[in-house]
Amino acid sequence: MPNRCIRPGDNPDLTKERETCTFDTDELAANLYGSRRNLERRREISQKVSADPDFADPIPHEFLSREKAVDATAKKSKVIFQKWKNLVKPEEMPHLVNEAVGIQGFPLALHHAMFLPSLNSQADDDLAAEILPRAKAYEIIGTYAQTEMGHGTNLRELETTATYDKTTQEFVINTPTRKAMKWWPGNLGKMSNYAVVCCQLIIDGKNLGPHNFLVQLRCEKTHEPLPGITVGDIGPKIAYNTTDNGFLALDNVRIPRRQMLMKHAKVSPDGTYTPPIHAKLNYGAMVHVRAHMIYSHGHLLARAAAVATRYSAVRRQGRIENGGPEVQILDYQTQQHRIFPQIARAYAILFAGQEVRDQYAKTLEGIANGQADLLPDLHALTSGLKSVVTFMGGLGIEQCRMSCGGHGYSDASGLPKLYGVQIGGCTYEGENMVMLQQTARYLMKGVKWAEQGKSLSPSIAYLGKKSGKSLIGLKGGDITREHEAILETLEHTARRLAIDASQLWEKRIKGGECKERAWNGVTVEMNRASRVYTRLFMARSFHRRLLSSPSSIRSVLSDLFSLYLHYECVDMAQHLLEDGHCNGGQIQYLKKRLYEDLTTLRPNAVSLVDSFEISDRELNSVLGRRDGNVYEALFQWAKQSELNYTDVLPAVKNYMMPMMEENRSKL
Ligand SMILES: CCCCCCCC/C=C\CCCCCCCCCCCCCCCC(=O)SCCNC(=O)CCNC(=O)[C@H](O)C(C)(C)COP(=O)(O)OP(=O)(O)OC[C@H]1O[C@@H](n2cnc3c(N)ncnc32)[C@H](O)[C@@H]1OP(=O)(O)O
Ligand SMILES: Cc1cc2nc3c(=O)[nH]c(=O)nc-3n(C[C@H](O)[C@H](O)[C@H](O)COP(=O)(O)OP(=O)(O)OC[C@H]3O[C@@H](n4cnc5c(N)ncnc54)[C@H](O)[C@@H]3O)c2cc1C
Repeated sequence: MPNRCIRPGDNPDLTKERETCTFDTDELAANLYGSRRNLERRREISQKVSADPDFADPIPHEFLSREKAVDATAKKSKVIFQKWKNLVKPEEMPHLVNEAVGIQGFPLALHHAMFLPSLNSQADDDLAAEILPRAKAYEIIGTYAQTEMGHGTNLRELETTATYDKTTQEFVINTPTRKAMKWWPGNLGKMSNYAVVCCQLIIDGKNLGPHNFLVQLRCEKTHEPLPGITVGDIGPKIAYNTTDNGFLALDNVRIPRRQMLMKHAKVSPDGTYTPPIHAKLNYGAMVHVRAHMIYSHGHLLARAAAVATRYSAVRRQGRIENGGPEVQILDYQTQQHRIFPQIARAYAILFAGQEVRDQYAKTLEGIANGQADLLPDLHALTSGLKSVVTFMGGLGIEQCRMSCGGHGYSDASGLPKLYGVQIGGCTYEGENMVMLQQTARYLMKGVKWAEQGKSLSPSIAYLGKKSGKSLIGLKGGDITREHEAILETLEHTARRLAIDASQLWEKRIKGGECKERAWNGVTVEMNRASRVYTRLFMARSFHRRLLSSPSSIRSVLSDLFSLYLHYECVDMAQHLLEDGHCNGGQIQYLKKRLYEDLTTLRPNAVSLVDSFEISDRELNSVLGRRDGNVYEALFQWAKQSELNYTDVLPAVKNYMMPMMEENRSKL
């Protein structure tokens, strides 16, 4: 079957891998990206970016100081948002950005990810008409400033205030304490001249909770901070170092009333407050990012899996049989067990990410028509997915990194940077432990609705079903029936964990604790239930994709799905066994099937990651390059280290040489 990646001059081990492919890699890639046309556009953009001298990197970013890297990123961003702006559709923009500037952020990241979405969904018509065209034309750059030094999770306790002054019809925005400074917002430090700032709304001394306000931070001509505004960069981080995450203090800064984002909640000139149709519509920008980050985090894991798989196919180390040749490290079962589940999980996350983006679009449509009834389901799902996917992705990337041995520790592999970017997602958009509890709240309601026989939305419909006996291992050789048996077992487990958590909670309440304290006593179990609910959704979403896939890729997707299910079940064996739904023999059966899956997938491993269709430039990894010629490339990469600009470093000349000389003269 065709693997379209084969080219003359490639590493022969990689070519051999590609020759054993049993499916058409382009078919799978087209399915992943939605259509042949989308795949072609993806390639076109990659090629054009590579050919554009404005995007050329004289030195890899890894060797640049932070300031120089920020400079290079800003320069490229200007090219994207001026020269390229009309050459790509909005949905192609993330790919263009990833190709051209990479994954560590750029000056307009928050402008796109949060500033525009908050204005779009929360500004009233007047404000939107005034500001949106300017923001969309990049006449101004904005960000989303919510988190403070002292509070990120608990939004109700944010300290920044917006106090309404009826006499002037203005809000007075103020940072009352040091820890009330906004701290962390991306692109706040140096790039943005506007921000949507989240403040406690105060009218006539009454606190009406967090609301969003448009605030100008810097002069549009000089870019100097405006009077009353203290703003800057918070310093280097694990990753995202081309992003200027910032701090901001506002000293009684006055803004006109109409700069409150008033599509949903409103304040009239006389100070009358009208609440929104759903209390949390002000949190919409967060839901937007959570709904989109699932897919982008799936892509990060896909990259790591591509690097580890390709490198493991070209790296030879050790022998499996005495006297045999040195083997490709991909032939070790432990290596396969480390890497192949990451390939399967990356596909699973990408599929789930696409489904949740569609669900988000439907929910937005409803809200635009005055209906917020889809929001609770979306909020529960995005909170769960955000948490599970970022954690799973972080672990997966780290497995991929370690599977590359010493070279995985080098920035040349691209893996440390991927890990740093991915792991940030566990914290931003709501710390994972906290967001899982949001999902659990919804599950607890679902358990009650199911008891009362009420109708349940699709993502929690399983709560209303009855469990039978687990049929894992009892369905003969029919793979379709085996998939169904496993999905039913996962449904049972998700249901059982939610009901158990609900009962534990009730028991503590009956024992005399208030609801909230009782909740804190069962949150580990609550979060467990949320994770399994989410993992069930991911498995179902993968299954839906398998069932709707064309016959040309059905077989390889089915193999991948089998591995996915077997791996997830073995990973969650404790939950399957705990109530006796499965027995030890069934877990042994799942493990046996998993080891068989590793062997089945082995010939297609390289081709499966080729179908992620990530260009060399985007992958930015010496180890993961498509042609597999890693050793020469490693040397060429290392030669660019600034420590190699001279043979004798000043540090050696000034300190080490005199020290050695002094020590020698003492003898
Ligand atoms: C860099 C690449 C991008 C490329 C872009 C290129 C061009 C772009 C083109 C398109 C762009 C598409 C976007 C791409 C994005 C992907 C990549 C992202 C890049 C990185 C960006 C990084 C951004 C990071 C930003 C931030 O971190 S912003 C700050 C986030 N902060 C938080 O998340 C705080 C978490 N805390 C909370 O949310 C709340 O405090 C809480 C925990 C929910 C509790 O709130 P509260 O106390 O008020 O409520 P509760 O009492 O707990 O609940 C009451 C009921 O309300 C329900 N609820 C709560 N929240 C919501 C909600 N959001 N929606 C709906 N309902 C909600 C809750 O369930 C309760 O319901 P009940 O029925 O049980 O009562
Ligand atoms: C890379 C990055 C980019 C960011 N970008 C932005 C941005 O653009 N705009 C913005 O406004 N913010 C941004 N943030 C801030 C981010 O949203 C917050 O850091 C995040 O919401 C967590 O809040 P916190 O830092 O206050 O953590 P804390 O809430 O202090 O969490 C610390 C610990 O306490 C635990 N904890 C807290 N509350 C509970 C609870 N109720 N139950 C159980 N455990 C709890 C947490 O789980 C965690 O382990 C960014 C952060 C990062 C790392």
